[in-house]
Amino acid sequence: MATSTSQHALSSIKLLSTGCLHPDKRNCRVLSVSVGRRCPSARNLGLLCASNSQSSVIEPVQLPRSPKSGVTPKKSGESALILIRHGESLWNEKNLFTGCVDVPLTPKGVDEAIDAGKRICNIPVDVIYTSSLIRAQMTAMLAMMQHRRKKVPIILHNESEQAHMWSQIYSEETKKQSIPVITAWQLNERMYGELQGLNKQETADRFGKEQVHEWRRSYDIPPPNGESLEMCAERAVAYFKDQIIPKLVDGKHVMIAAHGNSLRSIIMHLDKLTSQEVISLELSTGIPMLYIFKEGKFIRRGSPAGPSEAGVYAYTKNLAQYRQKLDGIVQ
Ligand SMILES: O=C(O)[C@H](O)COP(=O)(O)O
Repeated sequence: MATSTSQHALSSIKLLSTGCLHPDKRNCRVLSVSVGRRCPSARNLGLLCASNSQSSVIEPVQLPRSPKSGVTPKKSGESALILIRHGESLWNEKNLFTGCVDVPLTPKGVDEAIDAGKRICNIPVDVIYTSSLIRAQMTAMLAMMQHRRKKVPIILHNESEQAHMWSQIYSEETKKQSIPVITAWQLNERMYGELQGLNKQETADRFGKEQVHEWRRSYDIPPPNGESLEMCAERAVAYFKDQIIPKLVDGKHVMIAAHGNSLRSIIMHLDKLTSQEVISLELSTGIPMLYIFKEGKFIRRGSPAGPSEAGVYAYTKNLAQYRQKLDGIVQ
């Protein structure tokens, strides 16, 4: 029995709206698409100020060719890709450059991760990728605690043969109730070099606001002995293409819990942003973003508003049906 929300969702599928533009940001694409509803304030959801087309559908990605037959694998139906920047960390709170220093979340960051989980609790997740840093891993685990499917996220340990052997699960049924969590240093925050540990405001006072903004947001200018966004993209986007896209092609639904800049590099790739456009891309802590991967294309669907809203579920029949199934399973 379809619930009212998913009925709304299903009925709204035909009313697909394209990206709504925030009235006072004419040339900006909003990281959100509303379904015949008041467009959520763009300010809350992050903006891409881009002069190019407003379509939320981007060019198909190059599907990986299978090395053996050389044939491009069959395109799957449709997969969900959720990106979440970690919740506020202790050094975000202190306004310190963090980079690859491994600091935990603040209590507020824990709440943000839980809220993010509530916003994606009806969206399918088959596999989770996160970085090797605890703030991203905490965010992934806390978010999945809110998921209505109640599968158990389990970090896979492959750092050694023994770690792999000793963390085996010997029950197919238990495995079915688990979600693999893969940690990858390639998804770590950009390495901020000699800025790590420095206060951002004091650094701006010392080197000038423009210089610090250039280090923080430009594409190819690295901080002293650190990584530029371009260098971060070389590992993060390569990992996304090599390891994550094949999962999406196989129809797996993926969540990536990572960092401001490693995710900026991935979104730059997904949205084909120029090195100029990416300067204005800002990601808030703990705000989930949804893409739909379909027929080799990534379609940006913005930020799920929450379990009570049809929102993104209205954008694909599969998401609406998954939600109906959950409504049937979970009272
Ligand atoms: O590494 C850090 O300091 C933050 O996580 C991101 O910093 P930024 O917003 O200055 O890139």
